[in-house]
Amino acid sequence: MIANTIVASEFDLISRFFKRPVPAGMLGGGDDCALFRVTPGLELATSKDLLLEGRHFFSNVDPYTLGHKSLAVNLSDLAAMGAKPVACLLGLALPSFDEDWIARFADGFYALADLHGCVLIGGDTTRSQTGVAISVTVFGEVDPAHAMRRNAAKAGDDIWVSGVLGAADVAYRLLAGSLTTESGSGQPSRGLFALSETLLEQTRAALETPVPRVFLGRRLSAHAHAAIDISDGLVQDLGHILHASGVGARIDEGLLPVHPALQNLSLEDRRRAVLAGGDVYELCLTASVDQRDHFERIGLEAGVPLTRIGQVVAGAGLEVYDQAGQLIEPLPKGFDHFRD
Ligand SMILES: Nc1ncnc2c1ncn2[C@@H]1O[C@H](COP(=O)(O)OP(=O)(O)OP(=O)(O)O)[C@@H](O)[C@H]1O
Ligand SMILES: Cc1ncc(C[n+]2csc(CCOP(=O)(O)O)c2C)c(N)n1
Ligand SMILES: [Mg+2]
Repeated sequence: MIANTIVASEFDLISRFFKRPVPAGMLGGGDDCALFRVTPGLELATSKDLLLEGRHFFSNVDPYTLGHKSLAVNLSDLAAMGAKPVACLLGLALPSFDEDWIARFADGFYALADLHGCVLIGGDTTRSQTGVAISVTVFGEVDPAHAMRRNAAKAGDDIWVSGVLGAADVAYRLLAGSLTTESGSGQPSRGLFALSETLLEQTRAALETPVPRVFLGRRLSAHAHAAIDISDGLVQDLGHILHASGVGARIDEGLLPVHPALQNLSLEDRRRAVLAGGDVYELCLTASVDQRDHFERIGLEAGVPLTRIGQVVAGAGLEVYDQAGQLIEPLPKGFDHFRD
């Protein structure tokens, strides 16, 4: 919860923190609508994600990282479509007004927006009766021939994942107190606290400042069939591709790129974090086998590991095999707002 500091008005707040100049040719905040042009021949890609205090972030989160993450999770949706960010809208509901908090939030938001040329062109600001609520809408441009739709996976495709998996879930569970390293490497109990602290240090950035794979998504869009960003966990999000495409898949647990900090966790904790952990914002893509060289080259150019984790198959459903070749059953479930 943020501290109460008196400022002049809602309009003062907006003009002080959210009215940085916009490029020529765009109309930013200050009128009834913002205006911007879309490149002829390209399609507008748009997406919205909400972030709520207590549900998406802890009340004491660093506001700079919250500003970053509010935009990052939305840019990640553009990345998963292969779209180039153009502009965004920011909806903010704040229970009270803390100038330092808002200034840091705005700095985190604008830093990532500037990095991706995603211009903040407007939004809405209200007082909240409960916690902080943030709603970001992004607009991007994409060549319709290359937009990576969820329904485009084909039997025989490779399944690829960017980056490494599992860290955000571990950080969240450590902060929430639902993961202790007692289930980990069997260190003497005196060392347990220090072990958790180290694990949190190693995994926290993945939770609080995820890197949207915008460049990677744009570069891979000419080579991939389907893509999704992993917000609710690999099994669940890959499941959306499979369902939409009318296909099945098999993946090998041993091929999954696991965040190195997770090596001392129990198999159960690691498996849950990697297969079902949410808040990941890496891309899961499918592409035909003849695209492997392109994926490897683009991964190197982007400086992001791209790992082949399995194959799309005819039929339905996802099968995951462990290192011994045994089917993992039941699979851990991903994040669901009305279940978790
Ligand atoms: N309230 C709503 N009204 C209309 N469409 C919605 C609504 N909520 C979600 N959708 C649509 O349903 C689809 C799935 O939404 P979902 O939020 O699960 O996807 P996502 O944003 O990719 O995932 P995540 O929110 O976990 O990042 C999206 O196309 C989204 O636009
Ligand atoms: C305080 C707190 N509680 C829970 C979580 C975990 N979490 C929240 S939403 C989500 C999936 C993506 O959300 P959405 O589907 O709304 O885009 C996950 C994994 C968190 N990060 N912080
Ligand atoms: Mg969403």
